[in-house]
Amino acid sequence: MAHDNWSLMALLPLEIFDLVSLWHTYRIPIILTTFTILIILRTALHIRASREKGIASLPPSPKFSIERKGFLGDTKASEKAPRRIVGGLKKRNSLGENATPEDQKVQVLVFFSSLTGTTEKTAKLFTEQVIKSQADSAVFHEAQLLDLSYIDYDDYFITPPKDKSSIQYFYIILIPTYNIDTVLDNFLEHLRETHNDFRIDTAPLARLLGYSVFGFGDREGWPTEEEGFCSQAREVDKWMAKLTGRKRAFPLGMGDAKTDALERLREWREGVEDVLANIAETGGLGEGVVGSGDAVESDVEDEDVAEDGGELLFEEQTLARRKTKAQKSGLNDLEDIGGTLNKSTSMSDSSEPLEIDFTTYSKGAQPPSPAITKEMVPKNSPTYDALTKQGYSIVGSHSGVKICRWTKSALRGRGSCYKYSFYGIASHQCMETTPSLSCSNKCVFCWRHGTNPVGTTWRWVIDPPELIFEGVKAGHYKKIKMMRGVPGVRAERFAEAMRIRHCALSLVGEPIFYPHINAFTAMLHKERISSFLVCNAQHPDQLAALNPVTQLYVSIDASNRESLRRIDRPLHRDFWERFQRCLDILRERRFEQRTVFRLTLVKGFNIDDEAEGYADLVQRGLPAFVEVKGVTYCGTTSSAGAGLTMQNVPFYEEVCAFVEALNTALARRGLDYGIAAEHAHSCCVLIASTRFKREGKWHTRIDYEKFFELLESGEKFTPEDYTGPETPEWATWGNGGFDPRDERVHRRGKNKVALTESQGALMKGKD
Ligand SMILES: Cc1cc2nc3c(=O)[nH]c(=O)nc-3n(C[C@H](O)[C@H](O)[C@H](O)COP(=O)(O)O)c2cc1C
Ligand code: SF4
Repeated sequence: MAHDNWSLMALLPLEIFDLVSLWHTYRIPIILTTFTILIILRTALHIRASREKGIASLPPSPKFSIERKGFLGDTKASEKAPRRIVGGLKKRNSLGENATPEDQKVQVLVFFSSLTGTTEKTAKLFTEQVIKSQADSAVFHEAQLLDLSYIDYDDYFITPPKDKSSIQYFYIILIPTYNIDTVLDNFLEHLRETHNDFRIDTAPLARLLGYSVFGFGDREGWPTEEEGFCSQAREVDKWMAKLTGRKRAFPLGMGDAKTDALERLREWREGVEDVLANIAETGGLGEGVVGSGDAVESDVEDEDVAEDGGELLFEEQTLARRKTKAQKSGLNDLEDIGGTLNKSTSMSDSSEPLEIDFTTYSKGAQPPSPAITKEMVPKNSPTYDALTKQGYSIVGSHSGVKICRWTKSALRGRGSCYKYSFYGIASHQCMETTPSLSCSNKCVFCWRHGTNPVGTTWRWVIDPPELIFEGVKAGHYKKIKMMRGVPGVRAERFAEAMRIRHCALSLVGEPIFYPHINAFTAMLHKERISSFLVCNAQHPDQLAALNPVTQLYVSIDASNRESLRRIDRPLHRDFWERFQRCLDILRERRFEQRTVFRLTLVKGFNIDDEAEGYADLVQRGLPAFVEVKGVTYCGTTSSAGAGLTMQNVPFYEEVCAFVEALNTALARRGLDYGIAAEHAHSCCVLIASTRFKREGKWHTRIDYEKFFELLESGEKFTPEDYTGPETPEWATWGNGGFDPRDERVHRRGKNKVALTESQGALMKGKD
């Protein structure tokens, strides 16, 4: 065979022979080089072709070609990849991870449905107004109006439109409700199916910037939500929350087409426009809405939130249940920290100012000097961390603000706290704050100790009242804004909540511990914010020096010395004397302002056989009102350490029985009191002096405007002068006290009457 090859080569011309031998020598490098050149050529041609294709699809406008620069890569990727519908709950900047608002544009789409034309007409006007308001912004494309009867739902409600651009969409949905078969049923069915379709992500619309829904209904035919008012708008809102991964940018609005729809729509539009302006400015929805900011809102007492068909509200529940590291590691009381600091400083620096026991400075004396430099709650302290994790906003170095569960409940149309039933305070317009996070008791039922500072003396930096006032308002409004995306928040209540009308100085701590408390309450009153101040009956001098507030409370946690020591665990050795002096002061001042005894009942501690003792205290202090409330249980290690369990939480029936016994004991002493009102929902009953009974009817409510007028007049006045209208029938004793206009929500699996907030969520609550 080898011989045959050689004879064949001998027949070939010389050049060919050279070539063949060259090939044999260099064939491997030649093959490799050719192959590499071919690959480079092919890649270059491919890139060129796809670039030409991309440019051909752009509109001619040079402006547009700049705006759409970023999406070319996306197009390629999406063309190559198999079609996949994605969503998810990833947090990202709403205008894209790396994009600035200038790179991308926002398209507002206004969807509507209308059978008899009302919604259509209104939607047209609405869209024009939105267009007008965005005319000067470079961020927005002109808003478009789309009729749900004519669009293909698949184009908009499986994923946001795919027009190969970098446009970000914001959906506005305006719809009526019909309890007969209409196109709206198809729409709702589509939303439901999309969410439940196992082939599609449960939140395929998560790429939307946000959405908001407004419903038109008819209160004449469907007076309440339970009876179907705007039921389909509520359904759409709920499904959109699921499909977008909770991107409700503004609360659901609702209006009665025959009466207030236009007014409600105007308010709602203003809110939505604010959100859109925020998007233009920051590229995001702001805090509180998933997809943008965080709603860091923790609240151990807030347990009623995981409702709405399983739609979670905040991460707060998780946060709340997570015990803070500080708590776990047995955080020191500030008293102890202060003690340690003082010991060390007294050894090292004799120029350190001495502690001032402000609680004993005499009337008219100057408050302690602000030269003391320690902060009560420094930013880097475990106390600060613990309090902020519990949902407090710390203002300055010793004040706090927090929104309570009732404020959240009222925003969602689910009822205000008992102060609405008794005194007419709307919880969504109430700010709960304290200018002193420090307290001089360690009450067994205080749900905050272990995290809040305690002390008998003020030895910290004193923040000016202006700083506290502005800070707590800002903190409160910020927390309210964070509720914007929460299911069920009512647009009109949200709008109302942006005006604080009441201040409960009753959070953790002792408000009159703050040396400038009078200046602080004066600021509240100047802005026509009424004030309820709760103190712990341990600071008689401060109580005597306190200027009138709208309603002045003292906590009466026990009826005798031993019981008070066991429950309040006061730091003052002369606690009982201080307590009694406070009652005397309240008696003296009972014709200057409304005075209240707050009794918190703890089973096994201060109920049994104590009605007579409490009656004696009432006889001594002669308060205008006695509020009796069952303790609420927080389940913290500290309350457990104090020997408290759920067994210490009285049933509402037990609270009622106690109130009746106390009422009888008061009558036996010839005192003119009676059981006026109740709020079974928060396990609270009100005994009132007959000074507040007129023509046989209780008048426990307050005329707030009159209170401010009287205060501004500079004249002397009495509580009777600002007594408000009659207590509503539903709030009076025997009628439960739940506002019939609100929706009553019971927690799953809980008994309606016996299990009140006191047992479900729970806390002591100065409130
Ligand atoms: C047959 C019928 C059923 C209705 N059902 C409800 C209802 O269940 N709940 C509600 O709040 N309004 C209901 N309405 C009131 C309409 O939602 C309201 O009039 C709305 O403004 C109509 O809008 P449109 O003119 O755009 O169709 C109903 C009206 C009609 C005529
Ligand atoms: S009074 Fe207290 S419980 Fe009621 S809304 Fe205000 S802070 Fe909340």
